[in-house]
Formats: sequence, C-alpha cells, structure tokens
Amino acid sequence: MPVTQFNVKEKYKYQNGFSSYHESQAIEGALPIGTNSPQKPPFGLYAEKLSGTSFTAPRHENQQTWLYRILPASAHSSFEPREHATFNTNPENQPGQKIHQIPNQLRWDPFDLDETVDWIHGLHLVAGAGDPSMKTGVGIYIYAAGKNMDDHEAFYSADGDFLIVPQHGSLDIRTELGRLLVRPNEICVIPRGIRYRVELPEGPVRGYILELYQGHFTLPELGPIGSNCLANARDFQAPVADFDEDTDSQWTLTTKFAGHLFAAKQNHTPFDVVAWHGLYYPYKYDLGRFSTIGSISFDHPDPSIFTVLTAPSDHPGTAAADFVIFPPRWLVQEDTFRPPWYHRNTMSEFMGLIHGQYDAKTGGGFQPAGASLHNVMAAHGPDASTHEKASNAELKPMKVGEGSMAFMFESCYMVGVTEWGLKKCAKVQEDYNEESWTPLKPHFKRPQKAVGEIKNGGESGDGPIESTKQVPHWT
Ligand SMILES: O=C(O)Cc1cc(O)ccc1O
Ligand SMILES: [Fe+2]
Repeated sequence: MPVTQFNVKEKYKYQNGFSSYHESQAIEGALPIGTNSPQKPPFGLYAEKLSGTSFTAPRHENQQTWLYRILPASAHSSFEPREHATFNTNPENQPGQKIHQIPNQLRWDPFDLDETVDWIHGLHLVAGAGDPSMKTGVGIYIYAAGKNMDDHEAFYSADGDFLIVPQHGSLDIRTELGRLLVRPNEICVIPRGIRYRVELPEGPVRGYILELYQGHFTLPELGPIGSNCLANARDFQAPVADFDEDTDSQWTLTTKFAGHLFAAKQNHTPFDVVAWHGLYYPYKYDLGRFSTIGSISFDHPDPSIFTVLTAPSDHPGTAAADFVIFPPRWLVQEDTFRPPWYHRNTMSEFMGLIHGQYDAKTGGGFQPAGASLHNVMAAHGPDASTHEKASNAELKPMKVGEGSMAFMFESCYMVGVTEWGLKKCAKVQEDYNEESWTPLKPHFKRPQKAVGEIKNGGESGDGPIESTKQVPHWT
C-alpha cells in the first residue's frame, strides 16, 4: 500500500531523544515496575535482555534494553548456512579474491535499481575495511530492492550497526521494538542484533548503508559551538512497542553473521515484544532538521562541522566512521575560495548524493545515486569547472545546495573496494581524474620585482608588521 494510502501518524509512533533512556508498552501494565526480571513478568510475558555493549562497559557507553515478549528470541531451530557461495559481506574475506586497495580517486555512475530482489538480496558491499569477526572496521553498501521481504521472514545483522541512508523510495521497517518509516532525506540506525523486516510501500528502493563493526554511533562533541546546533538530540526518533500475537505460523529468521547468511525456522512471530525499556534501540533522523554551522568571516572550515553522527575509534578525535552531510546553507565568506580546498586526507572519504548537486563538483559526473571514494591520501578537491567559477565569482551571500543533500562516510581506515564495487556493478567512471583535475591550468605568475620573496626560509622578523589582511596580494 503506498504511504499516502495509510495514516502515517497512526502507523508509526515515535518517542524523541538521542541516547535517551526510553520505555514503551503497547499494553498498559506490561512493563514491570521497579524490577527488570520479576519471577512472573506481567501478563505471562518472558523477560529478555539485549546487550549492545559488554555488561561492564562504562556507564556513559553502556547500551542495553529489556524486552517483555510472548516468546524469547532463542525459540528457533538451528541456523543453517544459506547462499554461502554467493553472499559474503566480510571485507576481509571476499570470495576468490582479496579486496582491492586502490590509491586512485574513484567515482561511480548512479547505481541501478533492481526490482527483482528483497532487502537482504539487495545488499551489495561496495567497499570496506576490517573484519566483523574482530569487531573492527566498516562495510559500505549500496542497496537496491524492489520486493518486500517475505511476509514471514525477519533479518538481523550480527556483524554491526546499520546506518541506512535512503536515496530513492521509502522503507517500512518493522523492528522488534516497533515500526519506522524512513524516506529519502531521512536516515535510520538499526543496531546489531535487532530483528526486523523491510517492506517497500512505494515501490523500488535504493540507497547507501554504512555498517559499523565496532562500537556505536554517537553525537559529535560540540566544543565551542556550545550546547545546541548540528543534529539536536531531541530530533532523533525511536519507535514505540508494537506487537503481534502469532504463535502459530512458520517464520524464517535470517542472520548475517561474519558476512554470511544463515537461516533458522521458528513457529511464532519475532515481532511479539509487548513492552521494552533501555538505551539500545533503532532510531531515525530527518536530515532537514540539521542546524548547520559555517564561517561568517573567511576561509572554508573543516567538514567536521557537518557531522551528524560519529563512531569513535580507540583514539579520541579519530572516528572509525563519521556520517557527514552537506545540506543547503548560506555561504558568506569574504576573500575566500568558498568550495572545499584541494586536499589529501589521512582519513578515507566515501561520498554519496541523495538529491540535487554537490557544490564541490559541478562538472556533472557526481550524480544522485552515484558515489565517490577518495581513499587515504588520494588527492582531490573541486573539479576544474568549479574552480573556475569559484575563483572568479562575485562573493555575495549565496545559498548553496538548495534542493540538494550530499553526504560522506569518513573513516580512519583505508577502505578496500570489492569485486562488485570495482567491476561487477559496471559503474566505475574510467575518466574521473582526467575529467575533474587534468583540465586545471597553472595560473602562477612570478612577480617582475620579487617584493616579498623570502630567501632561505626567512626569519620570524621578516613577516609584515600590519595585520595580514592589510597586505596587498602578490600578483
Ligand atoms: O572532498 C569533499 O568534497 C568533502 C569535503 C568537503 C569539505 O567542505 C571539506 C573537505 C572535504 O573533504
Ligand atoms: Fe575531501
């Protein structure tokens, strides 16, 4: 049924807050009061604990949820391997070959829709780093599906948290903890282990996923920005408890475990959680609510000011993965080359485009549903046409990115590209570098009389006495 044919507000109910201790009960009285695991939980429910961090994780990191359900999650048959030869999303262990580590800048044409498959079979690992079995690294997926998951099938990834970025079509995600409707320009996070099924109420879907094998996403520190802006905690939405009473039908439970699929059977619905409370739950966020910060004087700031969510590595300030967006915003800087600077980064940068045009690439090659990867130290920056425009533009206040939303998965890891990402998808642009940066012309003009040229590196006393802003330009 198209989204427009049911009442969205009726079907999907949310509670607001990031990292908030939530509780929800579909039936009044289903949540035990003052105890997590009473001898007999209310209404004959089973109490079950879902741990998203180790029991002993420090309080500020600890994430767990108590579920009160009709039957425990363990009531299923043994898992059997499924599609072992064809399905593998472990970056370290790709079938028949190692992952390709490529120093080149890479760009992909828009990925195809595929109406023949469901959510599980629409997942394509395009790039990644690390190994889910060691709980290190990330997987970057393109998804494209056109079929609902089977009516009686549920899925979970044991490998990591899914950060889902829809580019086309809506996802109706029924999770154990409740329902989420996630549309383009919104994102959601489904933490490791949470069972869900995906329906496509508006037809085919396509988008991007970052699977985080280590830790969980959190909001970035705001530092001198203060206590508000960027993604505000109250704009994150978690579902409310929503259950079925079905102990009499055959279900398939499929898991992705170390990159491989396994399936088990059970004769009751996995969506039988009547009440829950805790800190470990799926959530969604509308990117339109991001309160963007930027320079109001000069120079182009680091894109970290656009971080929606970050997943820290063990080293403070260095993310295993950042999710960064480039929303519509005003640029007002004076005497500044306003697009991103030319740069090389020790972090890898995978970018996608949900809609519109990204302001750093106006040459036409970076399109919605496409992607780019500027791996560790791969030199990149505005393409020649963007450079030409930006270095000659009259610097009035200007709105950029209107109707547009680009994003970046930035990671401290070198990300390898899979066989699918490099060849099978057949979307890699052969001439990305040649088109973007080879046309750049040198503009350097050595001054006739080298007024300020400093020999042998100069001394600290050689610098101008006045503010640098008053020194005339060289050329
Ligand atoms: O490469 C890119 O387009 C992403 C990016 C944007 C920006 O504003 C600054 C740095 C950066 O890597
Ligand atoms: Fe970059």
